[in-house]
Amino acid sequence: MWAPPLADAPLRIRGLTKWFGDKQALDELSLDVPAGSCFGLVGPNGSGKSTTVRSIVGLVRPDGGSIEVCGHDVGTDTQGARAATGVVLDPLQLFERLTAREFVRTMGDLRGLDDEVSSGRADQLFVALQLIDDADRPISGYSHGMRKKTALAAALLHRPRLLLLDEPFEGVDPVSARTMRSMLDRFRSGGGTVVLSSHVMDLVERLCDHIGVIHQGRVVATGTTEELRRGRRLEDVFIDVVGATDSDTTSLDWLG
Ligand SMILES: Nc1ncnc2c1ncn2[C@@H]1O[C@H](COP(=O)(O)OP(=O)(O)OP(=O)(O)O)[C@@H](O)[C@H]1O
Repeated sequence: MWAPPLADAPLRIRGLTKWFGDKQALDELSLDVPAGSCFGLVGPNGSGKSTTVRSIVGLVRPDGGSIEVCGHDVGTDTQGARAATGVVLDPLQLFERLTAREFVRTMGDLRGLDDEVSSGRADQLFVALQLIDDADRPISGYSHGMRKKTALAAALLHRPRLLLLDEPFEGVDPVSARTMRSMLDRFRSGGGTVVLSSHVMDLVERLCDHIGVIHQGRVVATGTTEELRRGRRLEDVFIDVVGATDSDTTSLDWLG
């Protein structure tokens, strides 16, 4: 689907194509994410969401197309694009033997942050995320939600302009989820943009002001949440857009 260029899009994707062997994961995918938005990326299993996110952060090398992050081409100005981006992947990629404090500071080092700035911000993030009491224990002993919070702290430390979150609230308790939402609001009020991929339609509907629906490696619908919903539930819009029908489960009568 052709997407008109936006004047100030912190994320601009054009004609992104990716094959894994004979499986096409992305099929000329184009997308513009408006500045300051919370953009929900939704789509059925295997539709290409993770491949898109991984292409944006340089973990997947696309076969064609282009990605610009805050004006930096991911293919030719990888460092510039990386500096502007923070990411929480699913599954998470953490160093299990490090403590959260060591991990987040290591990420700060890799981002070229001054030690003092890095440790001051890390402490503030740990306090806000209610992780401070466990920040000196190895990550290998953390619960899933604690790992998510550690990954979020590492993603925010260098104050990126674009934050990519794959299933950010999965496994996170309601109190921490509320804190995370208020952190995202604060991040956006400072000019940051969030792209959030999730299967939880109620959450996307509540948090995101813009949505892109990916199906079979293409963006099949995009717009503001209100434009797409037009008074309906996002879940119903999603099912319509991807043309899903309920699977026949009658052959599973042995389950009953
Ligand atoms: N490393 C890989 N090797 C082979 N095929 C892959 C690889 N990564 C993704 N794919 C395939 O590419 C397609 C898109 O996968 P992707 O993980 O991007 O989907 P997704 O929308 O994130 O799915 P989900 O919602 O289930 O996480 C799928 O058919 C998947 O099997």
